Amino acid sequence: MTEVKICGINDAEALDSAARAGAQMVGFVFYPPSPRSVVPAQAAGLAARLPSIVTPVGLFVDASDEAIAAVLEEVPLRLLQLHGHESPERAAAIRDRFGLPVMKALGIAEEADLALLDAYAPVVDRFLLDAKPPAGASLPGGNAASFDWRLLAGRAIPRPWLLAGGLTAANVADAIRTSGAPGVDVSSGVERVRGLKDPVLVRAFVTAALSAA
Ligand SMILES: O=C(O)c1ccccc1N[C@@H]1O[C@H](COP(=O)(O)O)[C@@H](O)[C@H]1O
Repeated sequence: MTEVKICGINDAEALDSAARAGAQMVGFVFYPPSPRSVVPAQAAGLAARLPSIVTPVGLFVDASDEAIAAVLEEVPLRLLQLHGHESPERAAAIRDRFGLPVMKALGIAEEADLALLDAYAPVVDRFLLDAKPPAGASLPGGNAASFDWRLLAGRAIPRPWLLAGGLTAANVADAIRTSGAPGVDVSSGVERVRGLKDPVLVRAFVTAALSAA
């Protein structure tokens, strides 16, 4: 079954909608410049609502150990998404220090970008393959930008992975079929107002992704 992650959840209605529709992961953004950003107490309250089959994921961007530790004191995250410029060495250090699986986000625009997969594969548990931020974007992700999914077709990606970037309920089936992705992640594509998930769009996305394969 396709894995589905809804990222940037910051309210209970969207969280409940994601869990009820069958998303296996939800993401909390611990990156203050993002309009989806949450503080640990808020994320803890939301995570407490989740059924245990749904994995709470923490999204960090070049965060210090202290910042990650402060979140983990309050929020029972089960996967750490690294969406900045973390090197393989930094990803390995985070994984060792916190004893949690790590998902490294990589920006993909051309074939050559896939070369990084081999450098990270020994030290991460998952990949998230996203578009590179468009010129002038203020965030490293969550920009509703997509890339050419055909770059991934037929590729052996050396870890379980999620496809991200510009996905919506309308294009996710095509994205899965074209790229061969075993899972998908979405942020902007389930929002009507930037930074605020729409429960109806969340349900539509999860349903479309789960029925695509
Ligand atoms: O969502 C954010 O605000 C965000 C901020 C900083 C880094 C990553 C972020 N989101 C991730 O980006 C992908 C793609 O987003 P979109 O669907 O194209 O809007 C998303 O899946 C999140 O994991």
